Amino acid sequence: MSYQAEYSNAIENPEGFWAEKAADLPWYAPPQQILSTDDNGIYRWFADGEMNTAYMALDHHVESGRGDQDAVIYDSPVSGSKRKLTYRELRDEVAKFAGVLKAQGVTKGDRVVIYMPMVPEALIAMLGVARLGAIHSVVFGGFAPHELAVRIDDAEPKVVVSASCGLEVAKVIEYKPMLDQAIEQSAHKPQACIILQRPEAKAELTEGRDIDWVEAMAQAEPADCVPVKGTDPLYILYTSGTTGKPKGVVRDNGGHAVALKYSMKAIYNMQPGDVFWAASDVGWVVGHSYIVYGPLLAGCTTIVYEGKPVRTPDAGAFWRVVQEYKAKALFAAPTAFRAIKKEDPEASLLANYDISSLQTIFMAGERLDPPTYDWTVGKTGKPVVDHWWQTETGWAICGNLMGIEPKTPKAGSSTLPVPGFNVQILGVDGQELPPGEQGSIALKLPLPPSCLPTIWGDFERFRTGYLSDFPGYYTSGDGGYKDEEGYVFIMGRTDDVINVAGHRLSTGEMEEIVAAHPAVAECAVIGVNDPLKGQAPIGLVLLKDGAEVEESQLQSELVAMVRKEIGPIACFQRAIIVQRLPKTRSGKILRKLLRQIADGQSYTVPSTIDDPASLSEIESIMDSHGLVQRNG
Ligand SMILES: CCC(=O)SCCNC(=O)CCNC(=O)[C@H](O)C(C)(C)COP(=O)(O)OP(=O)(O)OC[C@H]1O[C@@H](n2cnc3c(N)ncnc32)[C@H](O)[C@@H]1OP(=O)(O)O
Repeated sequence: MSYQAEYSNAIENPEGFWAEKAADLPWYAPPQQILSTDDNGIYRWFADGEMNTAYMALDHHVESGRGDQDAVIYDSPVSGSKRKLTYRELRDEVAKFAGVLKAQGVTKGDRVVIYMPMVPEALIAMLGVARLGAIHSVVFGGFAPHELAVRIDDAEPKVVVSASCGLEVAKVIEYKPMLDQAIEQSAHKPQACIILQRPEAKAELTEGRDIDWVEAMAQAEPADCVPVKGTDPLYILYTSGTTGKPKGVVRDNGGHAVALKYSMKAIYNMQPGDVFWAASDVGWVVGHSYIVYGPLLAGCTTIVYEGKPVRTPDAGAFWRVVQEYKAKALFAAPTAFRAIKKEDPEASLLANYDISSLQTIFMAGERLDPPTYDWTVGKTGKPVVDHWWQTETGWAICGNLMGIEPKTPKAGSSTLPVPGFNVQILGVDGQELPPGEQGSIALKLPLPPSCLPTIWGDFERFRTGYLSDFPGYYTSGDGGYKDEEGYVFIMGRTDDVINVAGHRLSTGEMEEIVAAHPAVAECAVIGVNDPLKGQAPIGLVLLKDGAEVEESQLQSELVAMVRKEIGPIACFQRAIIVQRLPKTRSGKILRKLLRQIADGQSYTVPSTIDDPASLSEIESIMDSHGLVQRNG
C-alpha cells in the first residue's frame, strides 16, 4: 500500500478505515458505531464497543502465547539496577495492584493520581488503574508540590500512588515530602496514598492515609479486568496552556487503543516481539503512548530507562542501551541528541557499541533543528524521523510512515500528515494558504481516534481553546507551512506556550509567579532560542515605584520562586530589570517582538505600538545583559 492510497482512504472513508483498524484488537464486544457525536456535538469513535485497555495490552498476549516474552525491561543507571518482566509477570503484578486499588474502593470512573519516577511500578500502577476501568492521571516527577496540588484539585483522585524518591544524576529527589505538601495545599484530599519505598530514601508514612506498596501487594487479591465503553476515559494528562491552570486532556479507551496499535506498525514499523525504546518519562504523553500503551498493545518489549542521555555515565548511554537490548527503534526529544552532541561532538563513544539492531531514530516533543538532524543522521548512519504531535492528539499528526512507505526526508520538516489527520495551513481569515506561506496549523474535523474529546471538567475551555478560531477545524496552536510537495514544516507555537528541553511550559504561568514578587510591578516572560534546550525562559521585569532591590538579588529570588512553584524543569534562570515594556496603545505587551529582538531576528514595528522608542530602549538593555543573539 502506498502512502497516498492509505492517506486518501483514511480521509475519504474514515469509518471504513478505522473500523478495519479496530478489528485488529481483541474487544469484548466489537464496536458497531464507528463514528458518532456526543451530547456536546463532538465526534467520538467506537462509542458502543466494549473493551479493557489493560486486557488488550497484557492478558490478551498471555492468552495468545506471548506470556514468556519480555514485556518490560527496566534499566536504571542511576540506581545501578536492571529488571525484566515477562508479559505473564507484568499481567500478574498489574492484576494484584488492581486488587490493592479495589481494596481502597477504586471503581470504574474513579481517578487515581500517579506521581512516580521511572520505575516499572509506574507502569504497573497505570495499567492497574486501567484494569479497573478507573482513570489515571500521571504527574511528571519534575513538577513541584504546587503543580501536583493543582492537578489533585482538578482530578479529585480517590487514591494517589507515589514513591519515596526519584533519582536524578548524583542526587536523590524525595518525592514523599512533596506529595505531603501538595496534599496540604490542595482542597481535595485523597483517601489513601500508596507509597513505593525505594532503598535510596525511606519515606515517613502518614498513619491512616499512607499504605506501603510492598505490604499491600503481599495481601492483595488479583482483580479482573472491568469492561468499559470505547468512549470511557482511560486517562487525564495535564498540559500547559496559556494561563496558570493546566488543561486536563482526556483520552478515550477505544480510540486510543486503535490509533496506537495502528501507529506501531504504520509509523514505527514495529512487529510483535520487537524491542521499542522511548527515552522519555511516563509523566509525558510520549511516555504514556510509547513507553506504556503502544508497545504493549502491539506485543513488543518496551524499555523503561531511568537515566539521561549523558552523565549516566557518559554520552554513550543511549548507544549502550540500544546494544544491550537490541532496540529496533529509539524515540527521544531532539534536546537529548543536542546534549550528546555537546559532550561527544564526534560521537566517538558510538564506536564502542554495536547499534546494528537499530532501524530508525524517531524524534518529537520540540522542533528538530536541521543541525541536530544532520548530526544524528551523519554520526549514526540511521534514518531519523522527525514527527510532530501533541499531548492533545496522543500520537503523531505528521511523520514519515516507516511501515507504509518511507519518504525522502527533508531537514526541518516532519514530512507528511499521518492518515486520519487532515492538516491545513490557514490564514487569519480561515482560508487555506498556498504552499510556502506560513499560517496556523489546523486539523479539519473529524479528528482521528485518540484525540481529546474535551478538557476534564471544562468542555467550554476545550471549545473556545481549540474549536472556535476556525469553524470545522481544531486549532493546534502551532504555526508553520507546507511546501509544494505537501511536506509540513512546524515553526513553533502561535501562543505563549514554550518548549524547554521537550517540556511544554506556560510563560503565562511563569509571569503570574514573577508578578507575585513584592518588588515587581509588571513583567513579561518570553521563550528565547537556547542551543541546548531549544528554548529557555527569560523574565523582563519592571519594578514598583520606590522598590529598591539589586538586580542579581531579584533574579535569584525570582528563580527560586519559579523553581518552588513549577519545579526545576522550568529552567527559569535569567531575569533583568527594565524601565518599561513595549506595548500597544491598548496596553498589550508586545511579547512576539521581544522574542524576535532576543533571537536577533528582524521585526516589523506594529502601527499599534504606543511608543516606538521603547523598542530600541529595551533592545539596548537586553543587549547589555547578553540577551540578544547575534546571528551569523
Ligand atoms: C510529542 C508530545 C510531547 O511533546 S511529550 C514530551 C516529550 N518530552 C520529553 O520526552 C522530554 C525530553 N527531555 C528530557 O528527557 C530531558 O530534558 C533530558 C534531555 C534528558 C535532559 O535532562 P536534564 O539534564 O535533567 O535537564 P532538564 O531540563 O530535563 O531538567 C532540569 C532540572 O529538572 C530536574 N528534573 C528533570 N526531571 C526530573 C524528575 N523526573 N524529577 C525531579 N527532577 C527532575 C533536573 O534534575 C534538573 O534539575 P537541576 O536544575 O539540575 O537541579
